[in-house]
Amino acid sequence: MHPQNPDGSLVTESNRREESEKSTTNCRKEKKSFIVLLVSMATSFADGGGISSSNDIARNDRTQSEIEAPEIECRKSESRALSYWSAWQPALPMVVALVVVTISLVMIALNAKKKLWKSNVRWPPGPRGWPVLGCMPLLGTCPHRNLADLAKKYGPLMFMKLGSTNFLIASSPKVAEEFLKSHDRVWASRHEAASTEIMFYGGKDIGFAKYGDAWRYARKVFLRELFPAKRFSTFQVTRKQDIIRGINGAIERCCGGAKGVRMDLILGKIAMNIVTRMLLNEGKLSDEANVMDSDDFQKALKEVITLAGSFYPGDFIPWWDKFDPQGFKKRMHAVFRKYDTYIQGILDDHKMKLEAAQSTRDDIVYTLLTRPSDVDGHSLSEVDMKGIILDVVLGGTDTNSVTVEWALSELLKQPHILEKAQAEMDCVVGKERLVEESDLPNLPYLYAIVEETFRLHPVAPLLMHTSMEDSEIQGYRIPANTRLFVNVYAIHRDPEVHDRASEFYPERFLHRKLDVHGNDFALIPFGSGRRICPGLGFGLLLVQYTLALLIQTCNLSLPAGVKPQEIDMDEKFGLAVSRRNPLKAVLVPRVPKHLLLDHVSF
Ligand code: HEM
Repeated sequence: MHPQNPDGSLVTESNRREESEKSTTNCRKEKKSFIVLLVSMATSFADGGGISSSNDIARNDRTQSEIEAPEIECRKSESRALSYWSAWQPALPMVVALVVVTISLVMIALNAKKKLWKSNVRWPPGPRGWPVLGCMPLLGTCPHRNLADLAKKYGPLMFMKLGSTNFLIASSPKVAEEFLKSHDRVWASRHEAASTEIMFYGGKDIGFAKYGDAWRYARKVFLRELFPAKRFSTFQVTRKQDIIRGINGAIERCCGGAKGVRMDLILGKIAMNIVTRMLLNEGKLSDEANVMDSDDFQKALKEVITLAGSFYPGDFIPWWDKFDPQGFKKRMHAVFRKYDTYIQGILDDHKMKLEAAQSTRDDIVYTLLTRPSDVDGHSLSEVDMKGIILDVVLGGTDTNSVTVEWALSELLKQPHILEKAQAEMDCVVGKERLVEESDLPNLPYLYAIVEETFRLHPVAPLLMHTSMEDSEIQGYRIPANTRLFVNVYAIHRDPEVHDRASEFYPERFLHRKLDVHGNDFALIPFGSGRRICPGLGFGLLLVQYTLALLIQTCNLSLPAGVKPQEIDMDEKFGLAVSRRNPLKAVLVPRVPKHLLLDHVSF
């Protein structure tokens, strides 16, 4: 079958060519008229006119001349447009070239300004480092102490290179305030480090997250939904039971002898049980909770705390990672796999129980698993949830038990302070009932002891931040991506900031009110600014209440033959800086037995 023309004749090759030429010419004509129309629209707008739509015209009663007028006008503006166009056409390349040159000049100027700024970067004074390692050998096993000593020589704002990374160290309240308050947003990010990538869900959990939307969202959930004031009161009764059970256990283990018990184990167990209950809401600690209580899980956590607190050279020297001579990365991977399996187990168990019981609970894991997405579509992934669970376990256990252990060490070293605290307790609460959380505001001397412990023994003596932008601090130009240590230890022990700075002297806080909420830079055990500890309220309460119950219910003393002055205060650096040698104490009840016997020991 041959194709036919509309008049029935056969389509020949010349027909086809004619047709295609016609359509090309039509197309060109259409294009031209379209361009002319566009230009005429532009010029008529430029002339202050506009194009009237056919509807506008129909709306009016029009005479023939009125109808023709816009058409004539339109033709006129068309020809005007063509004449503008032909006048401007030769100048167009010039205009384009001018725009390109202007943009390039602006960019060159901006770049030059940046380069000039960078070439004017001036670092504060600091020690000179070794090739490759930089100042890493100067940090030693207690970096906060060694950095505090170096600050005495180089000043409160010090610079040093660790490996190939630039570090600033802030060691006075004024300098710390400039970073954490005046330039709070610039310095709100965390160090990007190989160790955190491996062990903290790719740096996705709150504590190790980079500053940004994901961190903001997780932190909002943490503060508003997981740790609202209501949750504190829900677990008040079980919290008290957990502490008394722990104390009972210690008394039983001492069983009237004079050998003493290891307080780190007793306090660690108390803290872990309190946190477990908040996470899992178990009246009686169940299989799920036993997972967290198991020796393996505890060991895995201890390993995380030790590794995270160690200085891993791969975080500062890029090529170190490839060789890993100490086998750090291997250990990190191994411990991550271990606790991730536990945390996954906890989530899975909880999901199964929820499905079976079809009931609502008010523990943290339940809240995480059942919270709906936000209206803007934001929600938490399973990895986010695991990161948050780890944050609660790490943040809520060691920080608390380590601080209470330091407080007891100081009280046993200076028994007259312990006696004074017990006298206050007897006067305010007596011995006929146990101290309640509601009594805490009426125990100012106890609070002064807690503040003084935070001052001398901050569990996180180095706050670690990174700058996200260039900034100017104390007149020094500091480029983005500089790392910062705020040396809380140095600030808390600075004799220019605190009288009798190296002495444990709680009375100072009876006369001089300082708060630990990040407003007084002379005392910042929880940090300050955007990254301040979100568990501050809970942590402060746990430390105060655990210490209050211990002081009220027990006579505490040192094992036979150990003198107060023999208690060492050596530290072990880690995620929470603890005693190097665990404290041993003898616990004997000092309240009627029935008050303690209401709570079975664990
Ligand atoms: C004695 C108790 C505690 C002390 C002394 C303490 C101290 C700190 C410090 C110094 C920081 C770092 C702040 C900074 O980088 O500027 C921090 C961060 C953090 N703490 Fe605590 N903490 C305590 C208890 C808790 C508790 C009970 C929890 C949770 C239940 C918790 C969860 C966290 C989290 C998630 C972060 C990371 C925050 C972020 O990076 O945005 N802490 N804590």
